[in-house]
Amino acid sequence: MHNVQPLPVPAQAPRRYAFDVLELLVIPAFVLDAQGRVSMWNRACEHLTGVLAHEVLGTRDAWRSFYQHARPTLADLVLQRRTGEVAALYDDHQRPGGGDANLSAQSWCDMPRSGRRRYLAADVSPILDGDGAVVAVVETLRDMTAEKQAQIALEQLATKDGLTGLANRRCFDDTLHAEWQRALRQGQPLSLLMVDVDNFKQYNDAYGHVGGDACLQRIAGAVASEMRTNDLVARYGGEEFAVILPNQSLKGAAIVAERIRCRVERLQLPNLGVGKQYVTVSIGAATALAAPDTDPAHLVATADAALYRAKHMGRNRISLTLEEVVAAR
Ligand SMILES: Nc1nc2c(ncn2[C@@H]2O[C@H](COP(=O)(O)OP(=O)(O)OP(=O)(O)O)[C@@H](O)[C@H]2O)c(=O)[nH]1
Repeated sequence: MHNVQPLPVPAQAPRRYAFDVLELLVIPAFVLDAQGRVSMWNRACEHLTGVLAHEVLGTRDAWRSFYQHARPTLADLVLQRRTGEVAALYDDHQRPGGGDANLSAQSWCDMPRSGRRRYLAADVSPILDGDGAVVAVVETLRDMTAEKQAQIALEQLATKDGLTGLANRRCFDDTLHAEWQRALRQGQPLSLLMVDVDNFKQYNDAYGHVGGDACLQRIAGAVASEMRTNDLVARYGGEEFAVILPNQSLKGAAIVAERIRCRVERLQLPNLGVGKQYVTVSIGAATALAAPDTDPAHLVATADAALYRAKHMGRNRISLTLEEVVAAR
């Protein structure tokens, strides 16, 4: 009997075999070698990005297929041990398995070649040699656009008012609470406007509920058009709107309130229910300096009281709290 010697296997063979498998994968994937050069770019990745393998192989330009401006891919971050930057570059990230080796992250990508905007989930795993040194990293990609869009639509449903498209009451409550905390941290004033449509019952009686709804939509648009980026306008309920004005003094709040009042008046929506009048709004304004162990309910009550005064004084006017409110403990 003679000894049967196994055929010598070239050192590169297992990796070559793994690359062949990745090539055939229906999941988009690419591999960077230890120097950060693209050493595999599969068909599915070509299909996703519109960039062909021969255009990127051997280059350090994988990022160009996914982004308009220079930045590392997730594979680059892992290879260059810059994973601390992942939070700044991606919307979300996780470490599957909890260890340091694998990294997953998700973000919107405006892919230059295909011109498509896709929400991509990237998963990166390093390939180690026998000594534990990284010889390559594999990045696989999942197109999560449909799931992300569904999530955004759900979130919008949860925070938007169906009729006007403004923030809903729940969103208002959450935002007011968050702004209250911020005002407390920064020692800045927080202003609130309560905006109520005048004689709206008569409007509904004259134009019907559908006509009333259309009127509310026009008013919502008018109020929203007066807002700055950090302001929030919400439908507080029925024919009442609430406006949160962060870092705004009572004087500034009064200016915004008067602008809103004029803007609605200028819509010149006739209210046949009230003689020859146009639709108008009354506005109550209040400003608070947040204090520890307080909540913003006092600010809402103060703005509401000011609104009541504006109605009482004849409507189509603004009313301010007489002095800035320091919330009681
Ligand atoms: N069309 C429509 N009407 C609504 C909606 N929500 C509340 N309303 C109506 O708004 C009217 C509010 O009436 P009131 O609270 O008496 O107030 P008002 O007539 O505006 O009187 P003042 O506020 O005192 O000027 C009621 O007739 C409600 O039915 C809505 O979503 N759509």
